Amino acid sequence: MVVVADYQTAGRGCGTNKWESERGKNLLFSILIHPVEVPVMKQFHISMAISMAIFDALEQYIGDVSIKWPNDIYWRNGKLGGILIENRLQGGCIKDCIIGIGLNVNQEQFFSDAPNPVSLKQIHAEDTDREQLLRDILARFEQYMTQDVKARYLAHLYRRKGFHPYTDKQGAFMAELVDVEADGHLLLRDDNGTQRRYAFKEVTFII
Ligand SMILES: O=C(O)CCCC[C@@H]1SC[C@@H]2NC(=O)N[C@@H]21
Repeated sequence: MVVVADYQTAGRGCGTNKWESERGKNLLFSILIHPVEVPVMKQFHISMAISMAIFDALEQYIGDVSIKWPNDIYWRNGKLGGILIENRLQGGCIKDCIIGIGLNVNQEQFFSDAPNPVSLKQIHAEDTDREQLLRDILARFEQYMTQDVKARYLAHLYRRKGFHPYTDKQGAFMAELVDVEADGHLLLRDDNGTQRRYAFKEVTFII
């Protein structure tokens, strides 16, 4: 099931964040799936599949798109979209999974305190057909759910190559991206050669 909203009065982002979206301008949708075939320990597959579906769909319009671990869609250093995934587990399976997606499509100005929003319209100066984009993402998502998508996902990660600044509870450091594990942990290698492993929210990209 897919639920699409033209406007949200209480759009939610990750954690306690709100999701800003001007009426009738963007893509706001949630997909309900019952991925009982995806083992809980490999649940990040769902995130990789939807991220790659969005990546491919956007790349038809613009270049320089990347996926910022774990759930953001970036254009250069700006946030073009966000993904919020909520799972309900039962008996070692993912019984229900709601994937909420917000993509900045035709909005030209942003007013919230989000640090770095950007829209397709701001990038390529044209309005994009939101229905077409949605259809495209859904078709690709269905395909990616049945494929091993990890190599592609890694190849298109934001900051895939080189050392970049991050911060964790111990402070700021420079690191390079090593891998993303099946359950979603991020592996970084710092400039001392030490490998660091993070769950969601345990590390922040300094941008
Ligand atoms: O913080 C993020 O990056 C995730 C944003 C997710 C926004 C989408 S819009 C559709 C669905 N409904 C919501 O309230 N949030 C998600």
